[in-house]
Amino acid sequence: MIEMRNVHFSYPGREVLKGITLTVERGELFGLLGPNGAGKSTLLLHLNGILRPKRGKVLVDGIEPAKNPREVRKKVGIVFQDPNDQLFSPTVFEDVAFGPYNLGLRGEELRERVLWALKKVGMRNYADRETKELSFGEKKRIAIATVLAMKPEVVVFDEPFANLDFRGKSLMRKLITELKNEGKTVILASHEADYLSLCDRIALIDGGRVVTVGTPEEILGNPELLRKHNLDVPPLVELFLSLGLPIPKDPEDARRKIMEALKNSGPSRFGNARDIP
Ligand SMILES: Nc1ncnc2c1ncn2[C@@H]1O[C@H](COP(=O)(O)OP(=O)(O)OP(=O)(O)O)[C@@H](O)[C@H]1O
Repeated sequence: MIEMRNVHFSYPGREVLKGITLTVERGELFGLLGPNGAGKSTLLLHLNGILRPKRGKVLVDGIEPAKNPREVRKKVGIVFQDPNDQLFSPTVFEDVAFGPYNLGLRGEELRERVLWALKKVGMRNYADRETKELSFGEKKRIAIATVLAMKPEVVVFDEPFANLDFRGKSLMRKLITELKNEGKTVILASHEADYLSLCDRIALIDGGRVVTVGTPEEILGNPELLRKHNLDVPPLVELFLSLGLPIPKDPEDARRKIMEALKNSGPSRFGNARDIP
C-alpha cells in the first residue's frame, strides 16, 4: 500500500530524512518507533503530500503524493499529534463535515456521515458543541472523527496516546484495533515503545534513518536496542522477558498470557494457579 524509496528531506540547513526505505502492506498495522527528533512526523507528512522528498520517492497505492496530493488525500488521513492543528471550525459538526463536504456530500448524506464518524469515536452527542470549549482528550477524538469521516483506506496516527488519560488510551487502543479489523492500513508513530506492541511490524528509526524493521517481539523484545536509541523499555515487556513469556499486545493479552502460563507451569514455578483470586 505504501512504498518509500530512499526518501531524503531537509528543512533549511538541516537534513532530517537521510534515505528512508520502507514498505507497508495493505491492511497492515505498522509502527514507526523512534526517539524525539528522529524524523517520524516529517516522514508522515510525506504520505499526503504536505512535504515532498528532496530525493527519492513515496508511493501510496501507486500514487505519488508529491505529484497528486488531492487524489492521495482521499486515501490517506493523518491524525496529528495536537488536535488544535486539525480543528478550526466553530462547532464539532462543521469540523467533521468539512472533509466529506469537500468530497461532494450534501444534505442528509453529509449529516449521516458526520454522525457516523462521531459515533465511531464515542462522541455522537457532541455534534452541536463548540470545538474550542472541549478538553484535549475530547478534541483528539473529534480530530480522529474528521479523518474517519473521509473513509480513508490508510489512517496515520502521530503520537496517538500522548496526553490521554487511562480511559482515553484504552479507547484509542480499541479504535486502532477496530480499524485494523476493518481492513484499513494503519500507521502509528510514537517514541513510546509500549504502545506499539499492537503492531504487526515496527520500524525503528533514528537520526533520519531506518535502524531495523521487525515484529514487536524482535524490536520490543530487545531492550539493548531500545536503550541504545534512547527509548524506554516497557516495564511489562521487561517482566515478560524475565519470565520467558511471549510479549503481550495489550494489558488484556498480558492477563491471558499470565493465566495460561500459571495453568501450564503448575506449582513448581508460579505456585498453584487455582489459589490465585
Ligand atoms: N518546520 C521545521 N523547520 C525546521 N526544522 C524542523 C521542522 N520540523 C521539524 N524540524 C526538525 O526536524 C527534526 C525531526 O523532527 P520530527 O518532528 O520529524 O521528529 P519526530 O521523530 O516526530 O520527533 P518527536 O517524537 O519529538 O515528535 C528535528 O530535529 C526537528 O527539530
